[in-house]
Formats: sequence, structure tokens, C-alpha cells
Amino acid sequence: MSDTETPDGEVSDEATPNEAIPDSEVSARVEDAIASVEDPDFGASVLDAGLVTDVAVADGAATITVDLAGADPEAAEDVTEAMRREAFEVPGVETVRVEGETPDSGGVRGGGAHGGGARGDAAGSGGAGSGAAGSHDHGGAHDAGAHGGGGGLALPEIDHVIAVGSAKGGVGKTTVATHLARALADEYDVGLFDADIHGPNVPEMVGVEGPVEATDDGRAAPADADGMQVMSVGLVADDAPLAWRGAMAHDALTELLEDTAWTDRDVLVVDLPPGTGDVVLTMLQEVPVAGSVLVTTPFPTSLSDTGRSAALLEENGVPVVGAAVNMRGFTCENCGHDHDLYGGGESGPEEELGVEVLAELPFDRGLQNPGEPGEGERSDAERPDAATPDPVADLAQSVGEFVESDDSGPVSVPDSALDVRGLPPRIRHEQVGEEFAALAPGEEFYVVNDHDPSPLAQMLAGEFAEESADEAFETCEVHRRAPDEWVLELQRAV
Ligand SMILES: Nc1ncnc2c1ncn2[C@@H]1O[C@H](COP(=O)(O)OP(=O)(O)OP(=O)(O)O)[C@@H](O)[C@H]1O
Repeated sequence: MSDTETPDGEVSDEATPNEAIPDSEVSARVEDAIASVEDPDFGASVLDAGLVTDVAVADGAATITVDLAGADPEAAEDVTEAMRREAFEVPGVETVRVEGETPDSGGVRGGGAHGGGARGDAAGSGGAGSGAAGSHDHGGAHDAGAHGGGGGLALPEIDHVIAVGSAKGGVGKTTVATHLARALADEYDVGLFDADIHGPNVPEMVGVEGPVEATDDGRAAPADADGMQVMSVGLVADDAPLAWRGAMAHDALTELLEDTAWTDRDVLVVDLPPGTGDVVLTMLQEVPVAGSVLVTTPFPTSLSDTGRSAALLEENGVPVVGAAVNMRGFTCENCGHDHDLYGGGESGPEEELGVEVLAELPFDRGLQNPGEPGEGERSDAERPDAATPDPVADLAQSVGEFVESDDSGPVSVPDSALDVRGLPPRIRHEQVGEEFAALAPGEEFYVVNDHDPSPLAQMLAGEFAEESADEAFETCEVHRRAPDEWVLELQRAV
């Protein structure tokens, strides 16, 4: 769309081929156009009411920056929509974005910011426009980490976080987490973080003891367990279990995780506290967990509780890789017979759980082998992983495959990405649809959303191909960079 100015100063909508209107001129016209939109509270123009803080136009893309934080959400949506409609009417405008403070952004996150500009969270994260891993600056802001910055924790040295959780205490979660980490360490650089403030017994399991030392830049140096880096509440203070049960325990725990001086870890295994309390939820919401493993015993109540935990994890956007059924049975030391401890009905634990069973571990004293803290280097024969038990190897293989296929890690998002976080759903859909419609065949398009953007992709496919995603897109990928930062990467069909 193009128009031009006539000799007498009037603007004509007649397009003059290849003659563009200056951005500043289009911008002034957009401002005039949206002046007719009224502030819902006082009836004044949104410009006079100070609800619009900036109007800019570049190459046909109009960006209206608003401050609607104090507005009623419904009224804010109406005002936003009216401004977009008016701006679209202006010759020379091809796309319209409204960004800035929205009622549900709580004054923290700039809703609909383009390219991560308006996101002002305390961590100083780089937002959507930032690229891959940044450096960890202990003294202040963190650059966007390996999994983006977002509202979540920046863990630039970690590629994939695997959380090990259980619905109940004492089912062998730490045992499984530790053996899993050790088995993964045969192939990957592994970290093990003990988030179990109720029973931080990872140090004992792997044979390390605290207190940990501080690095030159004041971070907590992880303990070394045969090449595996280990951090635990139990390593930072003797009275840790009690002191860390206060109301702020979850904040302190995520701080410890972030302030640990991990070095280039492929995988970080996190041993969560049992259940789904505050600490667990905070960890899942703050930490960019790629996937989780649930540990259960074969008893029916444990299985059904674990099934519920799996549902909760998925509701929080954390994929469940599968479950490890611990103490499934035992081999009698006297008679040599195998005994199955599963007391369920005809269906097996897998059906009861509703998630895939990745491994079934027997009750085996060899798996306990905690090692004595302070005994120093242990010989291969003394190490718990001297021979990785088959079920543990199976578990590690499944988790390894998940890690290899996990693309929730670094995703480089260009500055031109459309960030729709914080926008009302209707506006989100419209902005995404308009931007997509304006794409040339084969052109790439990135959308940053605060939850799984797959429905947006489906909407686009339906709208533009009326059948399948295959016809609308050359490529269509969803990446989860942080719990509240998802990226939809599309390339329009050629
Ligand atoms: N497969 C097993 N065979 C034998 N003993 C086991 C097995 N799994 C766990 N145990 C033992 O059971 C006890 C509890 O295990 P563990 O500490 O791993 O459980 P947990 O779920 O992490 O407990 P908590 O809720 O206290 O964190 C430990 O003494 C451990 O050695």
C-alpha cells in the first residue's frame, strides 16, 4: 500500500509506484488516527489521557507503545483493538503492534513487546531478542542463559535440566536420582543438584562433604564426585535441613542453584523434595526443567499418587519423560527366588501410572551403597556405579535419548520476533495472523509466547492452508526456552 502527497499539499491515496511515504509522515498520521480512540474511564483521547507513550513506524510496521497497566482488562482490550483498527486504516501501514504495559502484565512485563524490548524483570534478562547462552555475572544482572532469560532462572552453563521427583517421601527418589546421574556421567558432563531440603542426603550417597568453597567471583564451588559436579543444601551449612525449611526456602534454593559455579554441564539432574509443595512448584516454575522422571514404589497408593504428580507436572508445562518403579521386587538371599512386590490387579504399574515406565529397580542392597563421607577417593569397586545395574542403565538410556532430542535449550531468536506475551488472547491471534499473512513465501517467522504456542500454529494452518500445517509451513517448531517463554518458529510454505 502506498500513497503520495499532491502538489497542493493534499494527500492522495493514489499510489505512485516505488515511492514510499517517509516513516515520520506515516507515524504522524497514525498518531492522528488513534487520537480518535477514547480513554474508557474519562472519555478523553487516549493521547491526551497519556495512555499512549510512543508511536513509531518503520517500513510499514507501526508500533504503538501503551501504558494500560491501570486499566480494566476488558476496557484495555477494547482500547487496544480500536487503536489497531484506526492505525490499520492509515495508508502506508502494513502491520500494527501494540506493546507496553497491560493490566495483566502487573507492571513488570511489557505485554506484546517486540523483540524483548519492554520486558523489565528483576533479573535483567535479555528477553526474546537475546541470543544463546550469556555469561553469568554474579554481581548483578544475568544475561539470558542457555534456556533464555524470561521470568525463569538463568543457567547459562547447563544445557538440559532433568528433575527427579516423587509423590511420596522415602520411595527411593534420591537413590534413583544419584544412580541416574552417575550412569549419565559415563557419557555426559553431569551436575547433580540436591533440592531436597527435607533430607539432603545426596552428599552422603555420592561420598562428598561440605562446606563448599567460594570461587573467586563469590559463587559456590560444586563438590566433585568422580567428575560429577554436586551441590546440595547439605553442603552449604551444617544446620541446613532445619534452616532451609522457612518460608523463603524456595527462594534460597533457586538462588543456590543459580549461584553454583557449574562448568559446562550437558545435563543437570535435580533431586526434588517429595510431593508437590511450594518448593517443588517454585523449582518447576523458576527452573527451566526440560523433563522429569517420577520415582514410585509398586504399591497401588504410591502408583496412583504418582499418576497425579505426573498430571500436575504436565499442567505446569514440564514434560514427564517417564517413571522409575523402585523396589519392584527382590531376590531372596536364601532360596534365590524372585518375589514381585507389585500388589495391583491385572494391569501393570504402567497402566496404573498413565506414564511410561522407563525402568523397574529391584530391592537390592547394592543400590544403597551410600559411601562414607570424607573417605576421599574411592576405588572403582567401592563406587556405587562400579557396575551400572541394568535397570539404571535402561533409565539412563531413556533419559539420554530424551536429552538428545530435547530442543528446549538454546534457541536463537531474532530481534524481529513477535513477542505476544501479556497480550489479550484475541489480540495475540490477530497480531500473529497479520504478521504471518505479510510473510513472503519461504520467509521465517518467530513468535514468543508465555505458554505452548502450538494452538497458534494450528490456527495459522487452518486460516492459511485450510487443511494441514504441512501446506501452510515449510517448517514449524515449538521450543520451550523457560517455563514462561516458548518460541514458535515457522517458515511459510514456498
Ligand atoms: N532399590 C532399593 N533397594 C534397596 N534399598 C533402597 C532402594 N531404593 C532406596 N533404598 C533405600 O531406601 C531408603 C530411602 O531411599 P531414598 O533416600 O533414596 O528415598 P527418597 O525418596 O529420596 O527419600 P526422601 O523422601 O527422604 O528424600 C534409603 O535408605 C535407601 O538406601
